[in-house]
Amino acid sequence: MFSLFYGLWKYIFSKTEFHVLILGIDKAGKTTLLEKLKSVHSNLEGLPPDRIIPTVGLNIGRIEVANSKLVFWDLGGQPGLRSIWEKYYEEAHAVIYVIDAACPSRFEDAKSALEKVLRHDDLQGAPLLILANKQDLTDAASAEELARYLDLKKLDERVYIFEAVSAYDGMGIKESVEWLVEVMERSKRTEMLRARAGVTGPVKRKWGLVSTWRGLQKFMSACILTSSEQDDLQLWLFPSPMVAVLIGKKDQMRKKKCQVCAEE
Ligand SMILES: Nc1nc2c(ncn2[C@@H]2O[C@H](COP(=O)(O)OP(=O)(O)OP(=O)(O)O)[C@@H](O)[C@H]2O)c(=O)[nH]1
Ligand SMILES: [Mg+2]
Repeated sequence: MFSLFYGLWKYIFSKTEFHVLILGIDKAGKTTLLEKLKSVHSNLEGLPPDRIIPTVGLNIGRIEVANSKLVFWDLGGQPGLRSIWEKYYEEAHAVIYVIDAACPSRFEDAKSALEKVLRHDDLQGAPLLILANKQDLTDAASAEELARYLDLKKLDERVYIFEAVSAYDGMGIKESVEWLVEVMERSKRTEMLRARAGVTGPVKRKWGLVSTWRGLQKFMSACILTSSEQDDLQLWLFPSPMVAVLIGKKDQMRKKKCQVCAEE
């Protein structure tokens, strides 16, 4: 009995975890962005910009958005450190690519590093969020100007967006993350990573499966079978939000399960 309700509780309230890589050349503002992400999306105070030093290893940040857990991997962007990026590609659900929009002299470097990222097989189909960072500075290029400048050819098949943000004042960050969650939930890349991890079934979207009566009925019919094997319990579903729990026989439960299946 306990296991049944615990299973149901876990099913409804557990969150899908996504791994998001934060890439970009050095001084683009990746770590400052990560700290801002933490303060915008959780109660945690991120590190203030004046305490952030150039990244040599890896910074990890976790936030929760709606029904999802996001784990960010922020890597160092100095030329000698970029060869490490690819070690994280295989497990990533999506990529955030940060560009210092106020520094045109480094656009070419940012562009060629991004093209290299996009060519890599291990990142096939990963949604891409390109951030034109440092919008608090008056001479920063807009998202459209940056898109025109980068003129990326390898984006045809990929879900992507350019967004103008400021890791200092938080402009555009919430919207960017919401977009990311939305596309990761639907992406083929997520399906592929889930299949590889041996997880079956669709990604839960907010109340997804259980939001309709049919979804609830399907889920509970699966529960009946599981619990009947263990606890000798029976669950009957009625066409209302109420669920009645009765003690009964296993074979009746199987019959009920078959009726549910036969309707499909
Ligand atoms: N004005 C302004 N400065 C920013 C912003 N984001 C980052 N910076 C500054 O840009 C510099 C580099 O920021 P970092 O976050 O360390 O850059 P990074 O991309 O993590 O650099 P690496 O770790 O070396 O790859 C720092 O001086 C930050 O304070 C922003 O939105 N606006
Ligand atoms: Mg950094």
